[in-house]
Amino acid sequence: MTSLTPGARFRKALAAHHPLPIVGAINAYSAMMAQAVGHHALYLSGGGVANASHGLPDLGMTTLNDVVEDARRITAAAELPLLVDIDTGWGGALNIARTIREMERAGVAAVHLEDQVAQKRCGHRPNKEIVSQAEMVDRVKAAVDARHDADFYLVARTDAFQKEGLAAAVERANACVEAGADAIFAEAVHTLDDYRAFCEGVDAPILANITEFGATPLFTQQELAEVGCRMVLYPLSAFRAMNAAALTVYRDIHAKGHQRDVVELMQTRDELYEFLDYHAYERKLDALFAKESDRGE
Ligand SMILES: C[C@](O)(C(=O)O)[C@H](CC(=O)O)C(=O)O
Ligand SMILES: [Mg+2]
Repeated sequence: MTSLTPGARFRKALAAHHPLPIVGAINAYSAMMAQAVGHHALYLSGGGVANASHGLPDLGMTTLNDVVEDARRITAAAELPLLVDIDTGWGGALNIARTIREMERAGVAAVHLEDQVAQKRCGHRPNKEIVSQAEMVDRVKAAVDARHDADFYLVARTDAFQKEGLAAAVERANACVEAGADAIFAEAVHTLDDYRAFCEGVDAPILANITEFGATPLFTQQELAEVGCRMVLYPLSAFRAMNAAALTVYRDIHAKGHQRDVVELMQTRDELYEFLDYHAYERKLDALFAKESDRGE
């Protein structure tokens, strides 16, 4: 246990790792597995909340409540600092302020707030629309002003690269930093040189989103560190792998009438119990019952 606030724990992890890998945890149990294998920071994907918890596409259809509920489940199950995708903040300045307060209350360490229009898209899809730089700066100011814990970490995401190019995106990133953002999420850039330009042109840590099947090649942490990136995000990697495994299992059972050929794909009961610390709970239960029966005799 630690007395540091979630935001302070995020900052500590960032200071200790160059770059800091941040892995997506689609639910509480995934967060526990990521923590158990030694990761230092977790992520809750907005696309993931939409897809996994609601069966919806990543098109701005989920709400603050949807995301904060999933965030709370993760912060209750894992100690690691959690970065949460708050999309566009779900409204104007007052809504953004409420979003930040709710995230802090949920034990979240960090959020990223983006400059797409409310009817947003996945950052790696074509035809994204962004708000003006002035409007994005107002969003950032509203978020900065709302935080209670000065260590709560605010990442401003810009989707400007696709439509306006590198120079405009870097300029926008700098405006966000001036408005108080702690770091910049440079979304859907294409090359290591693009990342280098962000890192050299912006006086704040840069986050690289290394999501699969998108516009950004799967650069390694070493490659990204060499050009100056400070955080590397894997938003949906484990989720995509779980989905592929689950689909294979559903198909096999449907086709064959048994699951014998896919048991190898599965995590065993022992492994599950290990991550959950199941036996400690059972021992506690046994001890409680023992005491009760002692009293009864
Ligand atoms: C990071 C992201 O915002 C997310 O919601 O996880 C997505 C990821 C993805 O769709 O692959 C994004 O990059 O827009
Ligand atoms: Mg998202």
